[in-house]
Amino acid sequence: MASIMSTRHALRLPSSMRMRLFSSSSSRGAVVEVKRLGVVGAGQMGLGIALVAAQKANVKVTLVDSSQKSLDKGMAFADKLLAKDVAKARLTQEQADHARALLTPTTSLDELSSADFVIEAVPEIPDLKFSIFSRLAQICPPHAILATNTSSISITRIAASTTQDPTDTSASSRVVSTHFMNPVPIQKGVEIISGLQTSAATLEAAVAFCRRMGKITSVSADSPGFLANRILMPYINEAVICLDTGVGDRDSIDAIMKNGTNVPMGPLQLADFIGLDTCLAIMKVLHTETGDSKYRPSVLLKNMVDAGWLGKKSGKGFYDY
Ligand SMILES: NC(=O)c1ccc[n+]([C@@H]2O[C@H](COP(=O)([O-])OP(=O)(O)OC[C@H]3O[C@@H](n4cnc5c(N)ncnc54)[C@H](O)[C@@H]3O)[C@@H](O)[C@H]2O)c1
Repeated sequence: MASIMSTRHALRLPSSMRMRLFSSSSSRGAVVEVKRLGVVGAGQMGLGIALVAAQKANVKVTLVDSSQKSLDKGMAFADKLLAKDVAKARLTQEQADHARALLTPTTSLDELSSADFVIEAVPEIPDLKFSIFSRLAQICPPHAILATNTSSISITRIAASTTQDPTDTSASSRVVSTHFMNPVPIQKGVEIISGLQTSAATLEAAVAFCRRMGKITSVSADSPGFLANRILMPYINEAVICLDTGVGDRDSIDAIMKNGTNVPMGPLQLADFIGLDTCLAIMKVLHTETGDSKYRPSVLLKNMVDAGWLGKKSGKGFYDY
């Protein structure tokens, strides 16, 4: 289990040194052996995380969602992805059946009482995440690592929500971020972020488990947007401002960035794919937390979210689906 000593040790170091220390792969303390994974939220990220964990890390996965409809949709999507892998000879039917059998969907968070590692992937709403982590701290075993897939919310704040007593770090030292990239079965990168309370052993366990899932880990600091979204979201937001102010039309914006920077899709298509509500939520966090006007969300982005045009998941965004 995470030790308070290791948390304090990490805290005394300047952040640049902490990053270097945490980037090393030396072993410090026992790393939690993950036999049972819990995933909270069966949307596009949670489902992908659950499926890759079953396939690559060969762990039992309890997939929790408050909506039975989302669970049914997620499991149907998992079946579709596995069938596609079998059709393309990336998996045998036996391997696909084995991975599918490792997934157990449920609407009850209490089913995570024997999870060794939990990854939360519910919508980017701070109070929702805080209430889930408060419950996870009560429900999960005292050794369980409690990870969030948040795109932008402070890991320190999420960790703080696990306790009423900030001096008791028994749960908060086990909170960390495993920020998977979308789509999880395809993108190799995962950003690992520690909060102020996160122990070195927790960080190490998170890195080890993500590697077991076949991912390549990067470590970043608990700063608004971390690394990936600090760089990506202002780029997407600027593309929406360019559209809104007539600097270019949708197809010109996407074509020049796609063909000029050798990325698989332009920023507007990528925004649709991520979800415009998620993009807006991240821009709001960057803007509020830094107080820097360069992060102001585009008016058009706000209007599209107000209209319910959230991108691919709602059937309409910058493109129609
Ligand atoms: N979409 C992306 O490209 C992307 C990339 C990286 C990180 N993220 C982050 O991952 C998280 C999830 O994003 P997503 O795109 O998968 O969202 P999503 O809307 O596709 O899925 C969220 C799921 O959470 C479920 N949910 C809501 N409240 C719940 C509760 N109380 N308990 C259990 N389940 C609940 C919903 O029913 C839904 O199925 C967010 O924090 C987001 O910022 C998203």
